[in-house]
Amino acid sequence: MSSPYTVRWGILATGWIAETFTKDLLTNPASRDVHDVRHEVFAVSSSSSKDRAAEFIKKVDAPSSTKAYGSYHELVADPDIDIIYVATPHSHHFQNAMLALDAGKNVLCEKSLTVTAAQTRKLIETARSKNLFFMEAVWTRYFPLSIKVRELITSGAIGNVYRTIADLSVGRDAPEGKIDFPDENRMVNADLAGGALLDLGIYALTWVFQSLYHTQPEAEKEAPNVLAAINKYHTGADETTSIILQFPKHKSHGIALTSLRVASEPDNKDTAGASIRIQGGRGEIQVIGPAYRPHQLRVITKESDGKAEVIDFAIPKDKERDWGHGMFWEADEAARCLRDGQKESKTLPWSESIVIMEVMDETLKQGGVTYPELISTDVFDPQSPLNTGKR
Ligand SMILES: NC(=O)C1=CN([C@@H]2O[C@H](COP(=O)(O)OP(=O)(O)OC[C@H]3O[C@@H](n4cnc5c(N)ncnc54)[C@H](OP(=O)(O)O)[C@@H]3O)[C@@H](O)[C@H]2O)C=CC1
Ligand SMILES: O=C1OC[C@@H](O)[C@H](O)[C@H]1O
Repeated sequence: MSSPYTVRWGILATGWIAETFTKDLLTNPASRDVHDVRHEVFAVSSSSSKDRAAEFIKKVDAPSSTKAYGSYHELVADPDIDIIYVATPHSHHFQNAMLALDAGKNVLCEKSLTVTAAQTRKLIETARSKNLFFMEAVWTRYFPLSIKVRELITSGAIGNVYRTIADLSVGRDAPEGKIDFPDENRMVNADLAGGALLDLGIYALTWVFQSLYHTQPEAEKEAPNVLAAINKYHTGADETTSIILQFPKHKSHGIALTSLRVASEPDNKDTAGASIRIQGGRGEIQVIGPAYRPHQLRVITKESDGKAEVIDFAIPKDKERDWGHGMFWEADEAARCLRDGQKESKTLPWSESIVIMEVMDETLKQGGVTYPELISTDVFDPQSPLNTGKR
């Protein structure tokens, strides 16, 4: 057997998801039965300080040879890095991803990809013109569970799919009209592109798009009509957002729901039932667990006499590290694309990221949510405070 293709990662930012993703990179691929690619955490950068990057390297138990940088500029200039993982708040994604692409680096960028569709289009134009790989890090798409759902749909297991209802809501209602996040927190802070839609609604939309758009033959893919309702929080960010997406040619509807007030899973014990229901003419697929990290499918068809076929999908753990979150599958996808010279992932092509961002743009427009110019401009500025870390 040939040796696995190795990818050297540069981690841009040192927050919560950077830590989770990097720990996944450090797991042994064999623990998820992957043998063709492997990952090296080559360098980590923090806009706060070099010490913070060094602490991060220790915390995730990366090799002591991992480089620590005290700025994003230094990271993207490192000639030995194959790909940059952008793990800053959404407000920063456009400038940070542009910084990396401009330096000639491939990029995996956290969700939501950008604040506006124009920013997404600019990033994709840049990646295309520089012949670089670029991918939105919606990790759920790469789960074996998601692959199975797409197979079930395309094989006709539930007939023609006419409707998908998808909810990701986290239930952080607090007394006196408050939401249980400090106003400065990225979840509700408009300066950091906070709000339910960009942070959580992207997953509800992911399920609508996986089931009603992605599974269509290329020539038949259509951008949906959008009807949205938004309740705004006092910070200006959206706290509850509901979207109806109509795909007219296919006579299908997607209902994407998200809220910081109510919870899709009030007790995290699956008692609320499916947070995603994909409904076809001959049956439905129910997806159990949070929309970003589901763990079970229930397939109910007209022929099954009301009995669900239950399929469980455990997230494999590396026993030596006692870790496995599920983000490694998207990293494996990025690695295979780099190995094969593909500039975009077939599982989440650039065109689809653009249509999804356009739906989010339209939703925010209908709800009257706007974000500051600094974070919504599509003009790249290497010296933007979003790139230099000046806060
Ligand atoms: N895929 C998934 O499951 C998840 C994805 N996410 C996405 O990841 C991104 C980051 O989220 P998360 O890790 O929770 O956020 P954190 O606040 O925990 O971390 C963000 C990091 O970005 C850097 N940063 C740079 N400028 C700022 C600023 N002005 N304010 C705050 N941080 C700044 C900091 O790193 P430094 O100081 O080192 O530069 C900070 O640690 C978001 O886009 C979010 O949507 C989040 C959670 C789960
Ligand atoms: O991407 C995410 O998934 C998990 C959520 O808890 C988090 O807020 C969000 O950013």
